[in-house]
Amino acid sequence: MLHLLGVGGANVVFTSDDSPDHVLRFRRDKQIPSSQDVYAFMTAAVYPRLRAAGIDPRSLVDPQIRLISRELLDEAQKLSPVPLMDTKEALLLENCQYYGVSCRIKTLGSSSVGYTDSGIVFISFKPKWLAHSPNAPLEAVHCRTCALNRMRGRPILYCPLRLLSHPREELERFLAHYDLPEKWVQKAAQRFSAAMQSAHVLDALVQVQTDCDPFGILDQKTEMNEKFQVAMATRDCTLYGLIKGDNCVIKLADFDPKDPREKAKFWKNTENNLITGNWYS
Ligand SMILES: O=P(O)(O)O[C@@H]1[C@@H](OP(=O)(O)O)[C@H](OP(=O)(O)O)[C@H](O)[C@H](OP(=O)(O)O)[C@H]1OP(=O)(O)O
Ligand SMILES: Nc1ncnc2c1ncn2[C@@H]1O[C@H](COP(=O)(O)OP(=O)(O)OP(=O)(O)O)[C@@H](O)[C@H]1O
Repeated sequence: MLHLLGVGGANVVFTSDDSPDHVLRFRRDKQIPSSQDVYAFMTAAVYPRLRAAGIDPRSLVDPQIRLISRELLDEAQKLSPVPLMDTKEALLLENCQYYGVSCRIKTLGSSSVGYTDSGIVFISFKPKWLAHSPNAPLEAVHCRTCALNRMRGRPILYCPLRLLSHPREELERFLAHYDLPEKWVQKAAQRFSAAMQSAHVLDALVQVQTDCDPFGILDQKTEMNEKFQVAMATRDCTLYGLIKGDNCVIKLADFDPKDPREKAKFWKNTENNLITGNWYS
């Protein structure tokens, strides 16, 4: 039996009684690329670059293509609030979330933090742009993510650049926005930052982001090729952490390719608006 876990802009995600350690991720209707394309992009374009940049491969969520029957698709469709792609394939991923019976979860924007009475802490957030935008003014004070949040009038829960330079302090600042008991904030920030650092998660992400997009969306030299798609995917992936006692398991997930033909105009407009509106200053 399936249970609805989450609905995103491009995917609908379920857990199944048969395999609680995994999630099944279906594409929403009218989504191109397919699950098979997403799988190929993750495993052939993104993962090799992150591994070459030194990431611990155990921190990358393990994807598999799962053939699905018409009955399973119908079951998923009945539970889904939005239409699903008519397909014979879905992505099977490790389940990175913890939903214990007494788990309290608070979501702010695209970040969530949960905890149980026994002190298990679950964190999910997007590391976003870990280096300055190559098109930002030289004297930029704010990073791309903070500048965008300022422009949109959204709260700044964490700064990706500070996450890279001062991970424990920035995670403490981030966790303070949630209803986590005070005594667990420091412990969770310490465990999570240690796990991120020992697996070289942020170092590898920032290296791939800068190697794959050295000039920025506004530069004539920038080509809308696979490398650029990898840069944009690694700027929008999700980092999950599950802290139990001294142990912290971290997983990076959600490396969907974005279609530059569809998104280039939006990315260019965003960058121009950030610059002309002085949001970097
Ligand atoms: O533009 P950004 O940086 O806000 O990122 C978008 C995300 O917003 P957020 O992480 O909440 O700030 C946005 O996330 P939400 O839908 O807001 O959860 C999407 O991930 C979007 O990608 P796509 O259009 O679905 O391929 C993301 O668009 P891309 O810019 O990564 O293409
Ligand atoms: N591997 C996973 N383990 C646990 N939960 C997951 C996993 N993948 C996705 N989810 C849950 O499902 C939700 C939607 O999935 P996902 O982020 O993959 O969709 P999306 O369409 O890529 O979203 P976005 O709008 O950010 O692009 C997530 O917010 C998360 O709650």
